[in-house]
Amino acid sequence: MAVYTEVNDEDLACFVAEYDIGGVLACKGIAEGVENTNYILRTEKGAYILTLYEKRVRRDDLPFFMALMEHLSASGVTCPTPIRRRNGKVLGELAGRPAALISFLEGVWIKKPNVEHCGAVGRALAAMHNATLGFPMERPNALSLAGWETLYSQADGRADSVQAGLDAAIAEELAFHRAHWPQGLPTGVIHADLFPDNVFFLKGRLSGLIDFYFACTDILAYDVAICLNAWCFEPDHAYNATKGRALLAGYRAVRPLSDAEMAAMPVLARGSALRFMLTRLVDWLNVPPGALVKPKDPLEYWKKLRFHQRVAGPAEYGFDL
Ligand SMILES: Nc1ncnc2c1ncn2[C@@H]1O[C@H](COP(=O)(O)OP(=O)(O)OP(=O)(O)O)[C@@H](O)[C@H]1O
Ligand SMILES: N[C@@H](CCO)C(=O)O
Repeated sequence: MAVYTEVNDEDLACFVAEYDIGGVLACKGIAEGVENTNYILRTEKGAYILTLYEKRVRRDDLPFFMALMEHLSASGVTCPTPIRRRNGKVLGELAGRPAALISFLEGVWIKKPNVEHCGAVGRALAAMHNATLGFPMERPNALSLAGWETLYSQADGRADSVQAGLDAAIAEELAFHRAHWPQGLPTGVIHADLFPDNVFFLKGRLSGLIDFYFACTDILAYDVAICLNAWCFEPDHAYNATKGRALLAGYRAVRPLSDAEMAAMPVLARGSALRFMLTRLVDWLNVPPGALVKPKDPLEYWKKLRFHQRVAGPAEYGFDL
């Protein structure tokens, strides 16, 4: 459970008084997520998500995330939108952390996505990319190539304690990406973490996207590769080509992918697998004492990476070329 920071009743009441949302009825920690502290807050006027931003979110980046959610909501993408305080601002401070209230989105995330879910997420991702074209702000991706090197150094030579030989294998993989990371592909604002737990469905239909706290400016097709990894592998780590085809077809029905973007998919998928393997590895090696959080398995992403290493071209993903 991701509750890194506890909030006492008095501080909460003061925080909520800054908004025009009535008094607090209930506030409960949310047993999901690994990045930030989240509570579901019920007040006399409705339900909200109260988020306290933890270590990996830089304070300077928060205005970007808030403005992005507002822009997407206004452009017809169903996603949470920040609630404004009486002073017109969206960010405050609670228990020593930057904190915000965002609107509550109905729906549940799907633990075992099927082919239809993959198609729906492809369409929603492309719609999000199209909607961000007019968004004026930029945020470089702190978790691209240079960021992977930093993460690797944070693992501090301890990757071998997770799997023998992993340290050297990661170093080789980083060298591969330094030499082969694609240049010149279309860029824009990407979600960068559109995993099943960040996509809600209601009555069988996709009802919204959440968790924009990794959103950044990067290669649009990289976001597709992130989804390919997150949605199209089975629990036994086998790639499911039918799901991959559905995800790609859904995406391309809304935003076409060029030949260059398609050709880059294996290296983008490989890079995406490395990125999530590394953040998981660092978390795995550094669980904060007393935190109610279950770290995610870095080796799941290492296995996906190994799959992409063997892929010669996009046809091997089962895509319709
Ligand atoms: N706007 C929202 N409406 C409804 N529920 C939400 C909303 N935002 C977050 N949640 C709930 O809180 C959980 C955690 O939120 P979120 O994914 O943003 O946290 P996180 O710590 O950033 O997680 P992650 O590990 O995915 O980065 C979600 O799975 C969902 O149950
Ligand atoms: N979606 C990420 C966690 C949040 O960054 C993962 O599964 O590793």
